[in-house]
Amino acid sequence: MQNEKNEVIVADNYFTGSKDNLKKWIGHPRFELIRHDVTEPLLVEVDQIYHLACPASPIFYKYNPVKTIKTNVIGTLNMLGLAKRVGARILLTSTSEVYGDPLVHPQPESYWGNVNPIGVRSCYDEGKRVAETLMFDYHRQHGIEIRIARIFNTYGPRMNIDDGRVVSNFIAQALRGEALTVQKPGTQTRSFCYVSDMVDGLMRLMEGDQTGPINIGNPGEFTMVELAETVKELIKPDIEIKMVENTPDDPRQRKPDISKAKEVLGWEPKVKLREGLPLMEEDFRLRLGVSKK
Ligand SMILES: O=C(O)[C@H]1O[C@H](OP(=O)(O)OP(=O)(O)OC[C@H]2O[C@@H](n3ccc(=O)[nH]c3=O)[C@H](O)[C@@H]2O)[C@H](O)[C@@H](O)[C@@H]1O
Repeated sequence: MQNEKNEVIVADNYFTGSKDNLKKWIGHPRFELIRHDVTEPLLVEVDQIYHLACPASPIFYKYNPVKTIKTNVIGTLNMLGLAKRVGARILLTSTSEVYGDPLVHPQPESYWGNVNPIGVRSCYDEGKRVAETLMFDYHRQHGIEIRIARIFNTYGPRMNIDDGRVVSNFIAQALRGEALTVQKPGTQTRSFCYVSDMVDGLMRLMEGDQTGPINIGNPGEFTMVELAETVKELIKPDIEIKMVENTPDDPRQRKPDISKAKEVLGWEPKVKLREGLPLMEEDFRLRLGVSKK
């Protein structure tokens, strides 16, 4: 936005987002912020829609599953209706969760997944799956220009400190001097993508000519015990690591196959976990008021 002549309208219901993250832009002549819930129709004139709405932390979506599935179904229908009315291109941020507890590893886009349709995570994973279906139905039936990104676990500065996802939990716990809570068995894996890499991938997808779905994530794969050990070593070597109970349907492994993103978007992540964690630590220190000794 800084270098181009684009105007940006952000619509947020603040269910999980915060105005603080937009402070820098509020008052800018080409920026507009609207308090709006996408489960209601939105009447604006735009050329591109980044449909990012939905609680993404398991803690938040399990807290309000009905709101979550409404956002994925009604919210996506509303955004597609908007795209159809004004002829805009629309990008959906889908998720690695569409692969469920994957039986194929790493996961290519061609894998259809192993998902529980009636579990506690279903509002999110089945919700995003139906959102993908709606995107393709509008594309085939109405010729809407669609883009679908499947995002793999993303982290970075300005995340909600109490978001509940693993990277923010471990960093906040280390800074507060609390034990790092590794959910059992601790051998489950995730692949963590730094936020600036993610934004670069999403913008390339929007500007390119591929509908997707395309995996956008960092293939560097870690067990949760390895992640805890890394945070401990980088932030507080004397902190305790505590094993705690897990929640149902936690995927045992997850790693993106990013061959398609490399080939069609010319994209691959640049920031390694050990480089990204300190950048997030710095931001969390400021917000928690914990200085580095
Ligand atoms: O980004 C993704 O690909 C998707 O994954 C997330 O789900 P999940 O990977 O389970 O996110 P976390 O809550 O961060 O959990 C990751 C792993 O860390 C573990 N964990 C979590 C929190 C904690 O304090 N300790 C801990 O060991 C969990 O058991 C899980 O195995 C969310 O569903 C979505 O944000 C997202 O679409």
